[in-house]
Formats: sequence, C-alpha cells, structure tokens
Amino acid sequence: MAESVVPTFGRPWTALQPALSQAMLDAVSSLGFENMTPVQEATIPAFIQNRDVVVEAATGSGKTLSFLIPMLELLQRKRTRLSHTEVGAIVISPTRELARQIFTVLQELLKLTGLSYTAHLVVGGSSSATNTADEMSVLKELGPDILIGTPGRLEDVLCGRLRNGKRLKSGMITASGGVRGRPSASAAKLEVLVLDEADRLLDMGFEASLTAIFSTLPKQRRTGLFSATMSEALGQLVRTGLRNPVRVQVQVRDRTTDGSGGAERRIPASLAIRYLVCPPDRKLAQILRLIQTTGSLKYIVYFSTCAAVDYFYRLLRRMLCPVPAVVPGGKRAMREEKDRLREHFTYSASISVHSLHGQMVQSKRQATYESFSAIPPGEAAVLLCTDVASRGLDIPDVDCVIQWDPPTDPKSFAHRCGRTARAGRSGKALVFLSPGAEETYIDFLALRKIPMSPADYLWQDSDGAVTTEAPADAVSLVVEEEEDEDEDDLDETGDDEELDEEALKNKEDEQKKRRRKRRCRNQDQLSKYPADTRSDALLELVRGLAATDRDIYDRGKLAFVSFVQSYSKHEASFIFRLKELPIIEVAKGFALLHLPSMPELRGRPVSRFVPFAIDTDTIPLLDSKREAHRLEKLEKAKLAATEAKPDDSDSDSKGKKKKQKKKNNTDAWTDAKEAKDRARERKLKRIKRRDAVASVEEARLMQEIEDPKIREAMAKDPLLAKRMISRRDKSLRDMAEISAQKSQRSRQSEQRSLDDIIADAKSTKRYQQDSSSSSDEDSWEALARKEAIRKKLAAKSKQRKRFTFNPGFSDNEEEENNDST
Ligand SMILES: Nc1ncnc2c1ncn2[C@@H]1O[C@H](COP(=O)(O)OP(=O)(O)OP(=O)(O)O)[C@@H](O)[C@H]1O
Repeated sequence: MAESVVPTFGRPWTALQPALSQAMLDAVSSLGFENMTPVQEATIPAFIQNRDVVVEAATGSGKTLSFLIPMLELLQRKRTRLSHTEVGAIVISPTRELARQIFTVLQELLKLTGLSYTAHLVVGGSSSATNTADEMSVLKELGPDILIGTPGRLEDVLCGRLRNGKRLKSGMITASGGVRGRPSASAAKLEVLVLDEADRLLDMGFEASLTAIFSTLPKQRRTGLFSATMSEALGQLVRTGLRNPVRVQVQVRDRTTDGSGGAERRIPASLAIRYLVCPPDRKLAQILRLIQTTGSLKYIVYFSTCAAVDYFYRLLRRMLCPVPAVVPGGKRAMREEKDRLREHFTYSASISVHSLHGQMVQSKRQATYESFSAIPPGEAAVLLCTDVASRGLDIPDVDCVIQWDPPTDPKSFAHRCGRTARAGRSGKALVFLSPGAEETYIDFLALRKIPMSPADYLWQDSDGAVTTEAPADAVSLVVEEEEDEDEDDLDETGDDEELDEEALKNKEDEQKKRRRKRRCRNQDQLSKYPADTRSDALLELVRGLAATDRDIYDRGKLAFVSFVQSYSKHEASFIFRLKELPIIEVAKGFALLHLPSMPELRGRPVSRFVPFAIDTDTIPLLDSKREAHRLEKLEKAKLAATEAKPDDSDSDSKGKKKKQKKKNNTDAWTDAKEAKDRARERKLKRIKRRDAVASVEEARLMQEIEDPKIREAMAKDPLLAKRMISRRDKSLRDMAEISAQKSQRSRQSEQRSLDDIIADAKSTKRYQQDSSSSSDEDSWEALARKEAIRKKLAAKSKQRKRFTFNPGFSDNEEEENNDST
C-alpha cells in the first residue's frame, strides 16, 4: 500500500513578491493550499513581472497553477480592455483530456476569485457539426476572454477554418495560406500564451497548427512554456517567439538516509520506479500476481498501441469482472471459468477494468476518464491506456503505474510514471523489459536522470500464493539454436554493389555467422529464466477463452501485429531492435492460437510455438446476430472458392510442363529483382543509422551546453564557449544537410519505384508474350504506364483499407489527426 509522505513545499503564498491580489490569495487558501510548491514559488513572480518563462519541473509538482495564477493576475493588470471578440489569454495542450482538466482548474479559480472572465474549452471530438457550430456561437455570444484548447481546434477558431461547424476544405485556403472563412475570435491583443507540455507540442506533429496560430498573435505578449521534460525541446524554442526568457528548472534529488541531498533526478523524489527483465510471455502472469499481492490499489497499465489496449481490456474484463452475458454458456459456464481462473489469481474483492485510447469516441473517452478518476482510494481498479493518457492528467490516488512495454517516444516514460506520486504523495512504477538488448534501456534512462531499481520476479506456489522464491520444480529452459534463414539484413558497412561476387559471398557468410551469434546470445538470455509452469498454464487458459470468443481471438491477433509494427517505430531504435526481439515469446504472451503469417516471423524459431488445436473458422462471435452474419459470409466465400477451383481432369501434363517452364523463366528475373530490393533496403538502413548517429551527437552537444558545470566553465572561458557553440552549430548544419539529402533521396526513390514498375511491367509482358516474340517498345511503354496506374490504384485502395482497419499504433498524434468533427 502506498504511504503518504509529507511533501516539501516552499513558502506561504503571502510571501510572494510582487504580492498576489487578495482575491487570489483567498482562492488558493480555499483550495486548501497553504504553501507554494517550489515551481510555483520560482515561476509566478517572474511571469507576473512580464517575463517570458521556460519551466521544467517534475510531474505532479503543481505547474498548472504556476501558469493559471499569473495569467489571471496579468489579465487583471491589463490597461486596455478587451473588446467582445478579443482573446486575452490562450493555453494550448496536446490532448483533449488535459485541456479539459486545465479548464476545470481555471473555472474553479474564476469561481473562487469572483473574476468575471469568460473561459472556453476549445477541443475537437464534438459528435456533430451542429454541436461545433453551437459551441462557436456560444463563444461569440459570451466573448472569448480565455481559450483553452488543442492545436487543431484553436487553429479552426483563430484562423477561421470553420463554417457552419465544419472544417473548410483545403481548396478554400487562399494562395497566400490564409483562409476564406471568418475567425470566431481575434487574438490581436493577446496578453498571455501558455504551451503546456510544450516539448510535445513543439514536436513535428503539431507544427502546422502552431505556426498558423502563432501567425495570428501579437509579438508583444507574455509566453510561458511548461513541461516535465522541457530540455528535450530546447532546440525548437526559437519558433515560439520567446523574448529573453527566464529558465526555471526545479531540481529533485534522491532521498538519502542521512538527509543529505543525493543524486539529481528528473522524477519526483517520492516515486520509486522498478524494472523487471523477464521473457515477454510472463507479463500477464506477473501483473495478476502483483495485483494479488498488493491488494486494493488503483493501477494504470500502459501499452504502445490502441489494439493492445482493446484486446487486454476485453480479456481482463472477462477474467476479472465477468458477467453471465459475456461468458458463452451462461451462469454455470461463468462459475466454471471463475474456478479455473482462481487457480491463477485469487482476489476476493471485485476489480473494475477501464480502457482509454485515442481511437475511442470522445464521449466514451470522457466517461472513462471521469469514472476512473472518481474511484476512491482503497478500491481496486485498473485503467488500460496508451500514451494519450500519459501527459498531464491529474487522476487522483493512482498507486501504481505499469508499463507493459516501454513507450515508442522515450520522453513519455517519465510522463507515464508521473501519473502516480503526485504533489508529494508516494507512488510506484514498474516497466517490463525483454532479456537482451532491451536491458540497455536501464542505463539509457539513468543517463536521463531517471533511476530505476530491479523488481522481484513473482512466483506462485502450488496453492496459488504469491512468493518471490522460485518453486523447486522450476527448471531452466533449454532453447535450441535456430537455423538462420533470414537473408535481408546482410549489410553493415560499405556498398555491396561495388564488391565482386566472391567477396560478397564471403562477407555474407561472415555476417550470417555474426547474426546467428547475436541471436544465440539472445536465446541464451532467455534460457537463463527457469520455466514458470503456472504462467504457461495461465496463457493456456487465456487461449481457451480466445477459442470460445471470436472477439478476443481477432483482437489478440491484431494486437500482436500492431505491437510488432510499433516496435520497429521505437525512437530509441538502437535499443529496440526488431531482429533481437524474442518474437515467438511475444506471440505466446498475447496468447495467440496460431502465428499470423507476417514477414517479421521469417527465419524465427517458429517450432517453439505450439498452435492451438482448433479450426479457427468455428470460433463463434458471442453476439448472435453478428455470428449469423459471419456464418453466412463464410458459407458464401467457401462456395465461391469451390466454384473458382479448376477441374483437376483439365490439367494435363502438357499444361503442367508449360507452367513449370514459365516459372523457370520468371525465377531468374525474380531473383535479380529481390537482390536489387535487398541492396536498396541495406542502403536505406545505412542512411538511417547515419541519421541516428548525427541526431544522438546533436542531443549530446545540446546536453553538454545545458550542463550547469559546462555552462559555468563556458562563462569563465570565452574560448571554450566559442568552441562549444561552433561545434553545436556545425552539428545543426550537418543535421540540416542530412535532412536535405533525405528529401532528395525520397524523391529519387519515388522516381526509381516508377522505373521499377515500368521495368516490371515490361518483363511481365515479355514473359506473357513468350521470350522469343519481338513486341515493339511503344506497346511495352503503354502497358507499363497502365500497369503503373493499376498498381498505384491498388496501393491506394490498400491504404484506404488500412485506414478503416487501423490496427492502432500509438495514438500520440491523435489531436492532430482527429480534431475535425
Ligand atoms: N501549492 C500546492 N499545495 C498542494 N497541492 C498542490 C499545490 N499546487 C498544486 N497542487 C496539487 O498538485 C497536483 C498536481 O498538480 P499539477 O497537475 O499542476 O502538476 P503538473 O506539474 O502540471 O504535473 P504534470 O507534469 O504531470 O502535468 C494537483 O492535484 C494539484 O491540485
């Protein structure tokens, strides 16, 4: 159980210089806040005294009041009055939930101070254009003194992108970039601009909206940037138009037993983060065992994809809070299922399970957020979510944050953990890492001043009690060395196209050996872990559930595929390497019945995966109407397949020979094409690696310059300062050059792929026409063009399909993409 610790607060509010208005002092005292937090004590006076501020302080340290209080104070001191359509202050947040939360705190402050400013929440996700139009007419009627919102919708309001509640099409944008619609509010006399979670907002995803918003703001204004990971965005600050800003950085130090200050950390002192290195198929059992031992706590579990949230939400709801309606076979089946589960998880009280991600409709997102926030301490509840709930949310009484997998964006790690241990309260966080390359993540975070300690692996004895002692029957896994068939990662250095055949072969052999060794090392890592038969049995139980519920079965597959795809998108790609991911154990961890066919499984030890004995077509949907529809479709598809099958008697030996001949003809061509593709892929990898090295170098230089010791040295030694700055500038120039090269390369590769398509089409035609025929070049060209158009259309329709059937990667960009009604 998390204990409460006394937070280290600063001086009382009355000690602030310049002093706050009496109404504000009364308001904070009514909120029950006697003293300021360190970030409030440092930021409020500077902001009130008309300074721009860049504020970095740990999660849960009270940054919201650090900008809302000075914002209201500055508005009161404004000499000229705002007209009915003019905006005095704007707060921009990356997510709707965070904007709503800031809006709630602001409304509370306005109520307690008695100030009569009108504040509006300006976020996307309205259920219809009519609702959006209504919101806009309310805004115009009441006057927009303060706007709090997300970038997309704020752009709509300030740049006039809305007409009758609908976003204008890009065709209605003028050549100069302006829009033909009328802005609903004017920000020409804006007094204060705040970017909360500024580093996230300054990421590329929000660039277009922010640039459009900034273009409507006056240069003479106060700007405040706030985040727990602000230093990550220092390179982009210049875009925000800050003038000689005050930098507030609240340092946290490790607690030491003797009371002396320990090492610096970027997370709250009351937050204990642990990591557990274990095979990926043990995570589910570990989470259930943790809940079983820790008792009635409030947990948040983070996943990197929406599909994984959906899958585990359905699974855990069925396991932890079953109702007869969702268990096929009714009450009796439910009782039996519960009894089987009790062998793996014994917990007497009920546990509520919730889910939240960016692909949910806004009303459901809001309802989940409110109901999870309302759960009182002492009641067990689990919220499964993506990074959409990682930043800024102040959910009360969260005791423990679990990360099923580390976030794709390393910055999110501290934000995810920061949902617990807020405002001086203590909290715990746990992250799962796979054995091998992922263990480097521990050092990677330590460098970013996020210390972690190892967690105990939890076992279960034969009675189901949780212990940290491995049972006597736990034996080491013996993992066979797999034969490496993977051919597509051969190159590490140099340009293979320039090597002769023999040298290339030798190089390939050597690289194969190296890769096999690396993979064996990973298998060795896995084999260190003694078998956990009870965890395996739990996964079998889950597979049993999937075999009786098509919804769970389908979502499991989707979750696995989206996990694998998101894994290759990790920003820290030097740690999270797909080639080294124990992908078979990941598939087991998702309790799949069969392995899906996907290229990532090529050359992997698939024999270690035991398929579930079932014809998957027979797995029913629990909803009888949907099931009847599915069966009907299945029947039709089977019928169509039998009709399309050619009659065996038709295929005489002559035909077979012809087919074989044709195949032989195409083989050589296909091989050559594949070799070319592989060479291209290798080249791309090299380029990517070079880019990654350059960006790491840049980050390192920026960090060096930010290091207080180096800054001190630079202040003393102008020569050193000059050298450091010129090194950084050179690195920035390199980055710019690399990005120019990148765009040139992408143009070239586009051209190349069109050439390829033409070449493909020509070859296809050649084989179709029998190699001896002398067809003229012009008709090939025409055919090639047609083929190119056909392929492009096919790719587009595939993309469209992918869009409607989105497996759900991380939904960080959700405001950017979904803000329209
Ligand atoms: N002076 C204070 N005294 C006591 N509690 C405070 C004080 N100021 C803020 N709090 C409380 O601290 C909690 C965290 O505050 P807030 O949400 O502003 O943190 P934050 O720094 O913005 O966190 P994050 O980085 O996660 O967004 C809130 O519940 C808030 O009510």
